[in-house]
Amino acid sequence: MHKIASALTIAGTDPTGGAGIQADLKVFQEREVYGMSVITSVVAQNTEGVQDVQHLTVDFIEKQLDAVLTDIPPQAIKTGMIATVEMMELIAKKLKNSTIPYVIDPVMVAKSGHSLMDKTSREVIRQTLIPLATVVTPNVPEAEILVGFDIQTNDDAEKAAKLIVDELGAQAAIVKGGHLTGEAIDVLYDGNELYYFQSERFNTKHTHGTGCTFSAAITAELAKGKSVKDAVELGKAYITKAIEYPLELGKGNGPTNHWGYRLEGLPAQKEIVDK
Ligand SMILES: Nc1ncnc2c1ncn2[C@@H]1O[C@H](COP(=O)(O)OP(=O)(O)O)[C@@H](O)[C@H]1O
Ligand SMILES: Cc1ncc(COP(=O)(O)O)c(N)n1
Repeated sequence: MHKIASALTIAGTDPTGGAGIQADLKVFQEREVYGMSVITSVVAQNTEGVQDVQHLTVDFIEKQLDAVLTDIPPQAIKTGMIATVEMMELIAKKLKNSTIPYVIDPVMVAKSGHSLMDKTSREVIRQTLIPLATVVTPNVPEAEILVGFDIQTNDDAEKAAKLIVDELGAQAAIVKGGHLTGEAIDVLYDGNELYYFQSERFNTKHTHGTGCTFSAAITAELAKGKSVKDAVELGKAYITKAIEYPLELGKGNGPTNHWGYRLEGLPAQKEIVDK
């Protein structure tokens, strides 16, 4: 028998495998964490956009959650696409008294422009889920909605990360710079310190699912017991290589490359190889 950390993703699907549940499970597998999933919405989408969405009932989502939580309690949980207020309330109820590290990727709009969260939920997520988060990973448009001001500079991103922690009640927040220009800089505030995670910006259209992949990598490292700062450092390295070495797949915004980091390694790769 082998002991292994497990992680759970609660999110929507992508049948082409670049975003959502499918991307999360690929990351968990790559990072040597046992991956589990609860589906909130089934999404007909591909690299060209979202064609349609079917939400599962809250009752059925609860049954999936109970199936996992009563059998294989995960060492970390992430949520991605949670489209409705009722789904948020259910997840808040389930996680309210939990001590399991919890990563929120507050998915609101797909890169293709299709809304993945209804408008009321954008308000409600602030009150229901954000206060339960170990770390929240908004991109710039999502952070702007959460904090209510424009984000154009690193100073703005710092202010937003601080507000998400100090006023909205998350333990940590990282505002991602994928939607800004210049270097790809993400700003983390963990309640004590600000940290910058920086990489070259690659000129590529293969950015489908970057946010899902990044937050799943953070979740995997938290499941293995890393601190938020160390988990984000790993997550940033993983997503950077996944973007740097794109796969020739899809007619639109293609998926990232989950084997990208194998070409150059990650800070913690040695640990895996040594095991
Ligand atoms: N073109 C790029 N080159 C390098 N890193 C990028 C690029 N686009 C996004 N990133 C990084 O990918 C991660 C996900 O960011 P982002 O694309 O903003 O998320 P989302 O998918 O939620 O919009 C962040 O670490 C960001 O800095
Ligand atoms: C189920 C699901 N979750 C999240 C995203 C966001 O990913 P992106 O912003 O890269 O389109 C997506 N397209 N689909």
